[in-house]
Amino acid sequence: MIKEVLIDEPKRVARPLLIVVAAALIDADGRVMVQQRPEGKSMAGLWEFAGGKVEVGELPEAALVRELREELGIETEASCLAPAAFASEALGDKHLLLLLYVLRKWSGVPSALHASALKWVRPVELHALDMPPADRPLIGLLEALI
Ligand SMILES: Nc1nc2c([nH]c(=O)n2[C@@H]2O[C@H](COP(=O)(O)OP(=O)(O)OP(=O)(O)O)[C@@H](O)[C@H]2O)c(=O)[nH]1
Repeated sequence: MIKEVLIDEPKRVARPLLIVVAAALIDADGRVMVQQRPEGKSMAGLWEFAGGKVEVGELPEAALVRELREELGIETEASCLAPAAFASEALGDKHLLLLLYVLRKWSGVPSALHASALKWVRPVELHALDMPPADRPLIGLLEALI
């Protein structure tokens, strides 16, 4: 019975959940923007989607609008963020829930305000990039959407 399965389930999340929101910016040519994690941070040098942690009391989309302003200097609205895919992955002593949105409409020109570099790539080229483990399963999902 479902009730028994729930009660006996020993694999409840034992680690704190880390909820991270990220955006795949898509340009008019269908290219995707990724940014490179800077030296001094965990996973330095890896390519990831712009975004960051959802703060306590913050809505995910509001967190992402804030992160995109802070990291890229662009403005967008929650209504422009299309939910695309998610990843669920252990990350150190936490469990990462990474919510990926697709974004096609923003104002301003993205700049690497926090990252060491930005680049625009074809979705298929993402497979060849060094990305965090949580991002790998998102690549195929993104390819299907763009
Ligand atoms: N923004 C972003 N974060 C990702 C991706 N994939 C992934 O595993 N992460 C992880 O999710 C967390 C994002 O939080 P963050 O950007 O605020 O954290 P950080 O490590 O850069 O900075 P911090 O020093 O403020 O903790 C990081 O642990 C990062 O490694 C991704 O595609 N985009």
